[in-house]
Amino acid sequence: FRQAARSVGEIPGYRTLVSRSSLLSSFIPRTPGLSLGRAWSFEDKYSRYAENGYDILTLVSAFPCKPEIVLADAAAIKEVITYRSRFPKPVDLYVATSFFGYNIVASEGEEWKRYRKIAAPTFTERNNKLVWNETVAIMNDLFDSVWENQQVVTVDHILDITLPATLFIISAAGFGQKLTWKGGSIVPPHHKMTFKDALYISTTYMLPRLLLPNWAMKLTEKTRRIQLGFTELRTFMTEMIEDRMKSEKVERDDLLSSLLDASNDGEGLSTDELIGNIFIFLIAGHETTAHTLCFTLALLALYPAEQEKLYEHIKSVLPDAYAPTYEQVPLLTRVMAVFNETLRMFPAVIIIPKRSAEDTTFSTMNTRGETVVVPIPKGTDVHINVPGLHYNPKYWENPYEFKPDRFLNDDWNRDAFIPFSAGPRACLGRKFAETEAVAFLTMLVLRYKITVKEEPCFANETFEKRKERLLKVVSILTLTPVKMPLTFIRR
Ligand code: HEM
Repeated sequence: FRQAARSVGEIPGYRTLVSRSSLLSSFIPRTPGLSLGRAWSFEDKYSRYAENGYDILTLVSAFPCKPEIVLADAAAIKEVITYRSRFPKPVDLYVATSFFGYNIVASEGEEWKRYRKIAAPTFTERNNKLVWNETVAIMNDLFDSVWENQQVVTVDHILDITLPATLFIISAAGFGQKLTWKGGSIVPPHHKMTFKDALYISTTYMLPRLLLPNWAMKLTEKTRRIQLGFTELRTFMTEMIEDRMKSEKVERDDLLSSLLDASNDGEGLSTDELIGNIFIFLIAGHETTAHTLCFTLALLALYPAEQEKLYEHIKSVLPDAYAPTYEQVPLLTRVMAVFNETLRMFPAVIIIPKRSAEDTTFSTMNTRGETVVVPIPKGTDVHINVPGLHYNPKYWENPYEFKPDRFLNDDWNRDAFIPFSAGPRACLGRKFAETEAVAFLTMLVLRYKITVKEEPCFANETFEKRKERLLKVVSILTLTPVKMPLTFIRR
């Protein structure tokens, strides 16, 4: 253990019995000296760095005994993110995501290059426009058929709206399958469930499906239905691919069609690889966006003055407010600023793991202004601590304050904002997510005033307590809101 700490220069940080990367740590709540728990980097944000006086800290654990590095230093992070071959992705941590087939997220080296070359061009301007149009349609369908244009609508957990909404969006813009809030209940011939249910089950129960062995999936009614959902989704995807391959070529802008086209030109992807990659778009793009939208709405409810500024801004830039178009996105600067500020404060992915492929060093400055050199032995896991960076006061003034205005000027530090990672392995769906978020928020804020649900049991709650309650998180696959009860009042 001491040797492990010495190998990374005795730089201070976290010391625990159980490593954060071991499966065991997922089940042990945060206990000093024993385990960090799952959301430690979000819980601590920059505080440990401030206490220790370094922007690079170490994690040393006894089981397994290995040192790790956690970075909140923008220059060191830029180096790690830019030089992919020096700091590759530890793909062993992602094997579970290959459940549906080999894919871009779980690969490295030549295999990743091949996937990226085929997948990157599928995120086109035309696809973004489709994302916009589908989001507008899905929001109108929500207002008309679910909320029935009522004056007051209360939702006990706003995730119950954002999760289906983002699922419908990825279904339409990803697979070309349009879903509506109330429709989609007919099971097609030769299937045992609807596409909507298969999609819902596969995205909701991803974690138990990955953790439980096949025999355990057969034990209860519920796990059998989960397994069926995954099998059905695979069958639906295979059918979609076969249909498109057989039928006459039609101009389509969804990701699956572009992936098929790109795959047909040159070095193609096998059906398994096609399914693996389209499934990973679904997983990577659905929950991350849904959770970020929850945090955005909760912050707007907690900060009514910011919400009013946003409402006035949207009204002022959209002459025909009720039918915003994709071409108007560049005008909606404050909507984007609110979304960015939410991503800074509540990044969906809190740790981006990398591994050093060589013996190297990082230089950083401690609080006394001295340069400190941190040795990094080959094979050490080097993690990018996203909340650590996003709350680092060297880059963000009053980082704990919700201030969307900081993203309206052009002077914010791009290297200190990495919710979508950056460099060669940056998120492929960034524009997709930004487009859907701007459309979702614009539509909602224009029609409804967002407030926190008033409940008698919380009548005497202080603002700080209310904020703490509403913004409570757990870390599952991504940073997840626990319960956000909101009331929407028609404007
Ligand atoms: C707010 C929403 C989103 C956030 C915060 C986000 C964040 C990220 C981050 C941090 C990574 C790097 C992960 C790593 O290196 O381990 C990533 C990768 C990726 N994301 Fe996103 N993402 C979002 C939405 C989307 C959407 C909508 C899609 C697709 C429709 C998508 C597709 C991908 C893909 C394919 C990669 C892998 C890129 C590669 O390894 O080359 N993401 N995302």
